[in-house]
Amino acid sequence: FKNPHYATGRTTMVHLFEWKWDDIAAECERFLGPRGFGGIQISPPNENLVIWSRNRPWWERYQPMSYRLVTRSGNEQQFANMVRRCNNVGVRIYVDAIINHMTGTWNENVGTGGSTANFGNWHYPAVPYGRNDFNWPHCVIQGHDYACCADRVRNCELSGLKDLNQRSEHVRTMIVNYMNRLIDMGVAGFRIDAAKHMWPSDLRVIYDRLRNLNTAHGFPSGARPYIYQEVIDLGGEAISRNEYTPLAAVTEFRFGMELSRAFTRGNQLRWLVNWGPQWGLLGSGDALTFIDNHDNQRGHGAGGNILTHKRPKEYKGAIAFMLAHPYGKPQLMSSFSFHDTEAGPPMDGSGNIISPSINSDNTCGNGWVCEHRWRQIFQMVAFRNTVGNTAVTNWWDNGGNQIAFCRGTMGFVAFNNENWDLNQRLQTCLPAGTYCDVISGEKSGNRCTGKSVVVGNDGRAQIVIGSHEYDMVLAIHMGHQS
Ligand SMILES: O=C(NCCCOc1c(-c2ccc(O)c(O)c2)oc2cc(O)cc(O)c2c1=O)[C@@H]1CCCN1C(=O)/C=C/c1ccc(O)c(O)c1
Ligand SMILES: [Ca+2]
Repeated sequence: FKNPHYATGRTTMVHLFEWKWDDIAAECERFLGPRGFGGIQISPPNENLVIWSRNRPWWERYQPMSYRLVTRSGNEQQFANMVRRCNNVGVRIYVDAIINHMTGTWNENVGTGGSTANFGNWHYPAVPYGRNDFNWPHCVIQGHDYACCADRVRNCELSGLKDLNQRSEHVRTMIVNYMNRLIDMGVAGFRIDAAKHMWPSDLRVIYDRLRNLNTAHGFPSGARPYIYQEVIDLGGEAISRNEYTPLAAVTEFRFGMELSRAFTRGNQLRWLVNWGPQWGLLGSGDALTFIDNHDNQRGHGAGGNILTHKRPKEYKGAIAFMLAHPYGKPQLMSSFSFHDTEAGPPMDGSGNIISPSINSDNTCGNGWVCEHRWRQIFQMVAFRNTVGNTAVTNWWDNGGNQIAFCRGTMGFVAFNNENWDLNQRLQTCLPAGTYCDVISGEKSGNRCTGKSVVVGNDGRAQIVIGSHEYDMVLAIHMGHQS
């Protein structure tokens, strides 16, 4: 369950948060496929509560009404079309699976995708679930439970959401049927939302009942789904992510917290020389890594002040390091703009999601940030694809906030987060030749639109990153020789 089954030579997934299925299919064909992205995490495709009273908050999609594939992102036919079109261009689909709970209790202005429910009676006829399918006696997780009481964190309600009993055979059957239907439609795996709130022993039973990936969508026979479990564990809680790593991969929240700190002015990049498990991070093969995600980019999630698109230079620096360093399996966040941390995606007067527009410079409009379309980010996806599993060698630093390293003989990257210029002759480990810096530009024809770097026969080159430049990174690799 720890292998994403990316198409050959691909390494990185992007979370297209709140995108519609038709728009994702188009983005696979026009951008993500050609640019070598490995996969997409999509928003929960199952029917959710429609919370008009809170003006359609983003978290309404984390309140399931049923496992019917009907949401604002599209219907079952559009979902199947998206999976087929993305797989056809080598881009995998990973589903955000909400299997810990159903909705909260609402009496004010709420709606659904067509199904009914009686929250007070724990009755969800569209699944169907009844009172016996939920944990009892009824209890709600309190703040101190996270530190003291692992059983309450699993068996009580998270934020008042009806807590399913995954020990029940009926509940297991409903969940497994839902996930197997998606596997048959060609998805490559799942994010397990709120995994910390479910017993590892129950999750193991559910995972083992999942079918192999569908070979008709290009997966090898016997391929098991890629499963990454959302376990927010920054230490100090009764529950440890180590309870979940024997089962499948785990979201490594410390990764984004530590890199955000390292790339925020005033800290020292040189400490990253031993980045990885020596920093208390999970083993590389167990870790789904990211800088920010849909929850903590809004501030109230785990990890304190996480870098986001709102601090572009530092964010791109941290993202570039994530993609340049071999540790973990990285995921990029792709967001919509927001001021209100509760706000859902851009929508029209009747609540339909507005599609991202694509500008002439290939950026997005209509309120969509599309971080994945920023040149400094998608070019580093190509860097990661090119350098493969080569090792970090020839680490150099200035004893402070300037670092550089090679990836085998395939790539070289340098960072300058000092407030003075980097201007050094450094070992790039690359064969002699002239390379385009993929951060400040790209190769067009036989010239570089940004910096070009001349590597001598000794592998060394003059590396210059001014402290006032637009970006703090320089990267060259074998995929980009001019
Ligand atoms: O103040 C809120 N929630 C209480 C604090 C955050 O707690 C939640 C956590 C949570 C937070 C930190 C933890 O250490 C932890 O174990 C769990 O996970 C969720 C997962 C869901 O599928 C649906 C939810 O409503 C939540 C949730 O409320 C607002 C209003 C309701 C939704 N929500 C939210 O803030 C929604 C947050 C949310 C939603 C989806 C997610 O995947 C997620 O990670 C967080
Ligand atoms: Ca639970």
